[in-house]
Amino acid sequence: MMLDIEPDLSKSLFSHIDFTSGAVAAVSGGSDSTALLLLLKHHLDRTAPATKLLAVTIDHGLRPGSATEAQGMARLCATHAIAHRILTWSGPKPSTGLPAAAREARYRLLAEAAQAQGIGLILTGHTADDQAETVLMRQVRDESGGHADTAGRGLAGMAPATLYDWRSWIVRPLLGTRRAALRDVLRRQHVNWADDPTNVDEAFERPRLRAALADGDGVQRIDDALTLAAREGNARRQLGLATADLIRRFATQPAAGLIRLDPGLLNAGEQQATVYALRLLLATTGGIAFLPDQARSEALFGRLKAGFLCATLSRTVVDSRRSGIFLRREARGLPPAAAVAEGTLWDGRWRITLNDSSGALLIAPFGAAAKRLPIGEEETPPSLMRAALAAEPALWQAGECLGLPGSSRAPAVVEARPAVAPFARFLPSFDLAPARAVAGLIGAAPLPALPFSGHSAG
Ligand SMILES: Nc1ncnc2c1ncn2[C@@H]1O[C@H](COP(=O)(O)OP(=O)(O)OP(=O)(O)O)[C@@H](O)[C@H]1O
Repeated sequence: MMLDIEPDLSKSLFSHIDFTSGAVAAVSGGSDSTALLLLLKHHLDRTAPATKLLAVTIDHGLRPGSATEAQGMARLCATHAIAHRILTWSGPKPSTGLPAAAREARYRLLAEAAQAQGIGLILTGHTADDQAETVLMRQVRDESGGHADTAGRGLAGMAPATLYDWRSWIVRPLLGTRRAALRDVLRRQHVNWADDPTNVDEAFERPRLRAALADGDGVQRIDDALTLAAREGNARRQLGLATADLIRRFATQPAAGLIRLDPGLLNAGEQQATVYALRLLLATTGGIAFLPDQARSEALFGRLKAGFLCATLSRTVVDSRRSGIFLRREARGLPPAAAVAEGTLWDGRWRITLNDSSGALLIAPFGAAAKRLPIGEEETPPSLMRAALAAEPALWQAGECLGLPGSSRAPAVVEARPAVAPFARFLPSFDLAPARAVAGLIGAAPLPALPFSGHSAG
């Protein structure tokens, strides 16, 4: 079925995106993602008809009728000759935090579907309305003192692209397009869409805000929120560039699990960038997805400037002494010994891949075994190197320590790559520069290139 869509609209939405490896379109059946899919199909048919396009609907199984809605999407796709899959969330459903768990499952299933087809790109239908709502909700939370640390970060809203699991790009081409315009496109094509009842249930914050924005000065508030998001997005990119520069100039990794900061860092740049660098490196060293609290990080920065110290924040021991400022994972709360399993994010810090499943290998911290390892003649204090190594993962077989994955005695079937903990799951494109700097520092896998033409490798 041919669509009668203004070529300029789909061109402006998609022509900057690199579709070489194909695309998964995440389609819920609502108006936004239905419009996304049809506009995208139109664009690809005209510009690159051989592109692999797969529409995927996740059936969360949370509402009666969700399976029927997914079937409706399947029929629409069949009409337009678009490959479509329905994936069901079958895992256990938590009793609290259900929306977050559903979202986590949704992205996991979408990324698995993409990867199974060799596709590195997932497109979602988030619109300018979603963006404005996100920014306004965060603003309310900031003002009520909930998340002081989102200043300059959270108000940027959703990024145009987010790297999921360090491997699949989630791209949001409709972030600058109003929902009403998309619905007009669908109406002109006589295409129906499903309305999710939770979107109008005013027991929830977002539907309440949506209703409030529908009248009076709503249009102005949305425009203002979008302007704010654009400005904050730029500010965050600039902060990221300055932070990446500091990390490259002042941070090294003298030994496994040990980061050294040259004390020159403390007086090198704007305090905001230095504190952001500290927060990223603390979260990375501690293996924590969330950055440490802004106020506590600023206090740590102040104390570091004032003199030597040993403190713990974000599961990271910060040891400032004459020979430098050293960061290492604290010894408490390390994962217990466990069988090596494919895809584990060990302690939030190491991504484990396994090409064999004999089950005979265990992964556990070096612990006391670190004491027996020879430490070379280095400038770095040996006690610090041993303490850092004790918290690193080692492979064990029949009670014997085989060393770090990748070392000469360890079996080659197991691979471990350091992960940049705060960005291991979601890396918004705003933060590419600092993520790349930290990845380079700790030897994480290189980032895949941004899927936008005219951009080089991330
Ligand atoms: N059940 C689903 N199946 C496939 N894609 C979906 C599904 N639900 C949402 N999406 C995708 O996510 C986009 C945003 O949907 P929605 O606003 O409902 O999700 P959200 O939870 O607010 O977003 P986020 O996933 O960023 O938290 C949709 O346009 C669509 O691309």
